[in-house]
Amino acid sequence: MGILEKISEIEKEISRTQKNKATEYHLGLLKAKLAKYRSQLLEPSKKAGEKGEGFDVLKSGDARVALIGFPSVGKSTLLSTLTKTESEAASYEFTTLTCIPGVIDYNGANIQLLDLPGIIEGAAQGKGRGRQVIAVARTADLILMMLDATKKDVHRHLLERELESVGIRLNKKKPNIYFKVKKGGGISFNSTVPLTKIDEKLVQMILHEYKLFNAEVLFREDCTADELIDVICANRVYLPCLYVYNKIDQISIEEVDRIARTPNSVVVSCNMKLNLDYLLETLWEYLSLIRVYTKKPGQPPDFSDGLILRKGVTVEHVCHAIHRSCWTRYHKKWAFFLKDSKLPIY
Ligand SMILES: Nc1nc2c(ncn2[C@@H]2O[C@H](COP(=O)(O)OP(=O)(O)OP(=O)(O)O)[C@@H](O)[C@H]2O)c(=O)[nH]1
Ligand SMILES: [K+]
Ligand SMILES: [Mg+2]
Repeated sequence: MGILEKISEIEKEISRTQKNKATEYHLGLLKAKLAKYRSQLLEPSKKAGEKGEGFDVLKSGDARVALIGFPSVGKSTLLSTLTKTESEAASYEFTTLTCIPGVIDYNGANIQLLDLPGIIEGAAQGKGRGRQVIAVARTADLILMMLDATKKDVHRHLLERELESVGIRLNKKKPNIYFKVKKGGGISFNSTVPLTKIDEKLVQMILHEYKLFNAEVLFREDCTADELIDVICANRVYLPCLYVYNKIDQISIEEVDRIARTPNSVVVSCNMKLNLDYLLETLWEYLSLIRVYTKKPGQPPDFSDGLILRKGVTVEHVCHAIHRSCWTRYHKKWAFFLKDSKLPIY
């Protein structure tokens, strides 16, 4: 039996199995098996042509944003609107076939925006250029999931499932589980909080499924079996995702209002250039970028130039950024502060 068949067998069994206390272990085990086969399926194949030309775009600028969406939702139109790069837009599907980078210049930051081919159901299994697109998505700091506001939300759910199935977790934080494989000593299992969704026996079963017999596991929050599997698999990425509903020029005001109120969503019209300023503002916020200004002792801060950094930066990050970009332009004795908070970072 091929891996795809095995996966579909397990999926069928999971959907057949009623979810209750008695089936908890059985389901946990099935999920672990499923995750294992899925990662086997996605292991880079050695076959030529799999990598795909036109996708090896170098990371540049302060952050990378990937445009993910079904064909013809307006991804290329957005790239051509927000950046100086032109990406062909047309009414037929799969107009874009490669990764096309553009640069958004915002708040003094250079944000790399990547236009990508449309993806459809089955992308993770390699339909269209799905695999290459997903590989690029994994390298992004933010996913812009573009959706056609005139269509129902099925597209959104399909894409979420595609990304989920390849280990991309959207708008979720990494489960707080300490996990370490050991050479011996069996499995040591502990938790700092009461666990309501998993117990020691299920943890053991899942670890055994991965042929792990010596490991240290410490739950620091009330996680599920799926979250434990994510931690074991280690290849998961946790990315912020902003849902961009395009073509609002085609729907009623009431509908625009309803969509705009859903979490993590921005409504726009690329063709009519509606709400694009707000999109940029939100994008900046989701990337957690801040501008840090430099200041010499006894002198006012220099607002003409700044460093672009992530929120939560430490002095080390700042030194690193300076070192990379403009060490020589600064004195060794400098002071930093954030314009917004007026707080010194050190
Ligand atoms: N009504 C309307 N049409 C739009 C808007 N933005 C883009 N379009 C149209 O949607 C069609 C598809 O646009 P593209 O930018 O090629 O879409 P894409 O997502 O890049 O498509 P693929 O590269 O094929 O995946 C074009 O005919 C655009 O003119 C919009 O805001 N409103
Ligand atoms: K198109
Ligand atoms: Mg396109």
